[in-house]
Amino acid sequence: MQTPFPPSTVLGYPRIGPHRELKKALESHWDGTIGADELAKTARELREQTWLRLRDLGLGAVPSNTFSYYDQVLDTAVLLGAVPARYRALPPGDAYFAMARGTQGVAPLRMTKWFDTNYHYIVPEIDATSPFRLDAAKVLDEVREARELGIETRPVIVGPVTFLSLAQAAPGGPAGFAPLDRLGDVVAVYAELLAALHAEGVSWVQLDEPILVTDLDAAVLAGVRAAYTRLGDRTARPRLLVAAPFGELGEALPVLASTAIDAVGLDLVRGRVPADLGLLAGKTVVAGVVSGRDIWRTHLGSAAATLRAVRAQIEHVVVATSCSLQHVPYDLALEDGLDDELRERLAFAEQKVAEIVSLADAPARAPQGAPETSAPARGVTERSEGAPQGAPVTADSAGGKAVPTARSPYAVRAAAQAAHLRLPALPVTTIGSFPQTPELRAARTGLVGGSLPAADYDRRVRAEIERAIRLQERLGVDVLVHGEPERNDMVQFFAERLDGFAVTKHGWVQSYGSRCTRPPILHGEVKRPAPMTVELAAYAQSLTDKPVKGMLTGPVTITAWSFVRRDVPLGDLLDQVGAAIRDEVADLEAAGIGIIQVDEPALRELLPLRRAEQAEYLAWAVGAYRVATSGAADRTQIHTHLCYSNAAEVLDAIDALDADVTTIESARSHGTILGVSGLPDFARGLGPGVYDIHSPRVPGVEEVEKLIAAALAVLPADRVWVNPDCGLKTRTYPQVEAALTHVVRAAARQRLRLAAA
Ligand code: MET
Ligand SMILES: [Zn+2]
Repeated sequence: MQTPFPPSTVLGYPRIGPHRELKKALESHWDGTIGADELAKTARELREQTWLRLRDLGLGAVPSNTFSYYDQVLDTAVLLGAVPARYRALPPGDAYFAMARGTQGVAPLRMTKWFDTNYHYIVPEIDATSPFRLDAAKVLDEVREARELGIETRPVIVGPVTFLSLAQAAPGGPAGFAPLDRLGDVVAVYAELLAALHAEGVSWVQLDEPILVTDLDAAVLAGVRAAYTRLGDRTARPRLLVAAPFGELGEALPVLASTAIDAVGLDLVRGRVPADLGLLAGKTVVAGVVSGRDIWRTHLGSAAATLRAVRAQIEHVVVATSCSLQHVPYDLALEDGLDDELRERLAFAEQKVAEIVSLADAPARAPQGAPETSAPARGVTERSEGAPQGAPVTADSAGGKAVPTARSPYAVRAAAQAAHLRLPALPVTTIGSFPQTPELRAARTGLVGGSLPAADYDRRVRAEIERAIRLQERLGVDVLVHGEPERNDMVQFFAERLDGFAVTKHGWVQSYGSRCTRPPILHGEVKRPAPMTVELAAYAQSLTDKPVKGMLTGPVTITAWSFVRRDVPLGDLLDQVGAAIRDEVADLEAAGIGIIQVDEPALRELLPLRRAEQAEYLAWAVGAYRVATSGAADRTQIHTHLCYSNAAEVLDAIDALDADVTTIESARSHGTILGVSGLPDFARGLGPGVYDIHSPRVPGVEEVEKLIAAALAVLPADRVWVNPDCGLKTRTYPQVEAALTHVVRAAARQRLRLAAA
């Protein structure tokens, strides 16, 4: 069967629902309010809506299996029968959610971020021997559902190399085993899947292989060749599209070209038109010229030029998104609060589909003699018509003048801070947020909806701050926090107060499972019109004699968790945000705040996928952090906080931030960070977390003591801080009170031991 690929497609689509219908149904199902049937009904409606909408917008090829109850990597594990034994005793639906979220009796699988996005996937666990077994029910059901609507679809599935590359070896397996060792076994199941899809009359299938845009060694490339040779050589199969979003294929392009697959999906927003594109002659190229990663309107002229450059070498070219649209919100039309000038520059998922359709129609009516331009350079200019033009902003123009980014040597600062702060050994602190109670959320909803006057809301927030301060005093915490009750979100809070950002009302993007965020839009020059956190920080400090940390989000994290303009280099954006935070640091200091924490949990997330590009990014990131913090006086203690593990990969950069104290996730990952070589050389204060705040579990005193002792075993005692892994906002007050009681007691015992030694 030689069905040509239709002229336009998207690689994937959001699935949480334009009004987060899936989120609401999932959470109602989990808390027992609705049964599995009702959840399935909502899910089916969402799928049908998506297919019909894509067809009505005129899209040529409609994808299926882009829906997920939780995560597409988890779905792939189920498809392959890669369900670890400890979940298999549960009924299938329960096993799925148990792997995703855990149950009372069994912990969930790990979760981590999908390439350089803010989407989290569930990490499959693969052992050396368990058989894989095809379970194609979900994929086939979606094909049939769409067919009932008269729509033939292209199932989208995570490819075998990416699936195994992202998996982790099951604990307790043979030394040296890596999931990729099982590529042959897994490919056999994909071959069966192709046969099943063929039998179902499916004409195209899409395998997503973003791992191909990362640096791969020769052995992995050989695996890619073997896998796709084997799948490509099958006769009874649908035609095969291998999609490689998020970067350039590089050395993987000739490998794919050498196989019998039918189509390759290229990310031509992140990457250039490959110099060796001609190797793909004879195959279809699915040209990703519309970004699936941002909310900017596509510059149709540049996209058309890129398409012409591809068409010059390839006969069959399909207009497509660079990656799945799951990373952007549904529909700009839902936003009524954006100013018109900004709105003109934006495109959400629906608008991007329309762009693709119009680009695919364009060749027929392309103006004769349109200039042939080569694809634009990368990095600085990801093509976006919406992005504003203007002179690039440098650190200099952002701050008005060049800012010094070095403080006095650490020893000088440490002495000044010790004299000023007079903290005990092993100081106990928390990461910033205290529980966001239902009452607090209700009050915020009331404020936004207009039913709660601002003055009442402010009173509510101040009462909450006082509650947190009194609790910390009573428990004996050494460095207090105000608890962040006024913050809906650690990035949106600042975006709402900085010029150059816009926030949306419905711009939800799935972060993981039922969790969504509304990334702010950084569209203009970033300026801080007024202090953002000073009033409440000063209020909190006025309630106590103990030091209260000022709490800020750092420039890298604010930028990483926003949709950012593409017309200026990332380094300049980071510096602009850094300059705004620098002003806030100065105002906090002036208000008498002696310790200021600037959080950077996203430091690793933006790390480029190719090693060659990582050093430049890290220099930008560290530079911006130092713009933000280096104006502080010697005696002001600067803290930073990182979580989401993988910190070891950027340990040198964390060191280069030059913060006086770094708190870091450790309890959740069983202290792995303490074993990282290089950690003992970390020359300043360090607080490896001793309380896993992602679990409702309250750790015992001895357990916490052991974790402190483990830190003391590798770090000098005068550098060790005692703190949870992350903020406490998802916990309840009873849990927090019990856990912090144990943390304080454990620190006290370890102090006695130190004093006696
Ligand atoms: C994801 S890091 C969170 C840091 C923030 N200060 C909090 O405590 O919630
Ligand atoms: Zn954190």
